[in-house]
Amino acid sequence: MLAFALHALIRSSHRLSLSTLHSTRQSVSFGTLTRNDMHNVVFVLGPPGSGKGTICAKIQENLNYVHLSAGDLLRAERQREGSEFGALIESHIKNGSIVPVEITCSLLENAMKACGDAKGFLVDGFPRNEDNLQGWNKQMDGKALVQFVLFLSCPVSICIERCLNRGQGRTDDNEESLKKRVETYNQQTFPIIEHFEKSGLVREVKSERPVDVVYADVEKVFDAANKK
Ligand SMILES: Nc1ncnc2c1ncn2[C@@H]1O[C@H](COP(=O)(O)OP(=O)(O)O)[C@@H](O)[C@H]1O
Ligand SMILES: Nc1ccn([C@H]2C[C@H](O)[C@@H](COP(=O)(O)OP(=O)(O)O)O2)c(=O)n1
Ligand SMILES: [Mg+2]
Repeated sequence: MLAFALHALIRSSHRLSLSTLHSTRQSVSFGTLTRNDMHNVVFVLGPPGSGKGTICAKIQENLNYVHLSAGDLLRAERQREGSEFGALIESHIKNGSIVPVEITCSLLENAMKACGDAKGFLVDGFPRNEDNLQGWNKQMDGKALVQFVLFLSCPVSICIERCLNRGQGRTDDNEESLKKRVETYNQQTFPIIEHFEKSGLVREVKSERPVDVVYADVEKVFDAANKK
């Protein structure tokens, strides 16, 4: 029954990728500081299972960006001895809903501070909704420069199969949680991608192809962005 419901949702979730984007890059800076004083950030967005973590690991290995997965940071906080947010985080993760930005953004900022002056940060799986976006703008104003948004677009049917076969023992890689996570992506995250598209900041790469093919296109995106 659940599988049927999930596939019914897939058929309805047509809004998964943007048309090819022809846009000039506009850097969105927060505050008046120069680039050198601010963390250089690339947001990495896409449906669950689109390959964000996999591609970010390859970018980190080859292009000297530091990979910060919001999901990984939240899972670590969930496990942290004495964390007051463990149960809250677990309920959101299982429910496929989004943790309040005050928690997630602080984890991200602390991680960036701990890395010192990295060339740039891949902020994977963030901002996932309007609360994330507003909270980032408020907390990171003057501290971060968003270079661009890497959007990995992928048919949800492929994404779901990948998550079900991911084998990482996650509490949210099951049909019930995935149904909710896909709903969250369609209703809350895709509008954030469209928001950044309006500023010409989105770089879409289709990620249903083999990893190396996807990464080759991603590398071209970073080369172009770092030439400007
Ligand atoms: N291009 C690809 N082709 C086939 N499998 C992939 C590809 N990219 C990622 N995967 C696999 O799909 C699963 C989800 O990838 P992951 O990087 O965790 O996605 P996300 O972080 O977007 O949820 C992992 O098991 C990963 O090995
Ligand atoms: N900005 C974020 C990122 C993740 N979360 C929570 C809710 C998400 O479904 C889970 C898992 O996120 P994660 O990015 O690890 O998931 P995928 O890699 O896309 O499969 O964490 C969040 O609440 N806020
Ligand atoms: Mg991931």
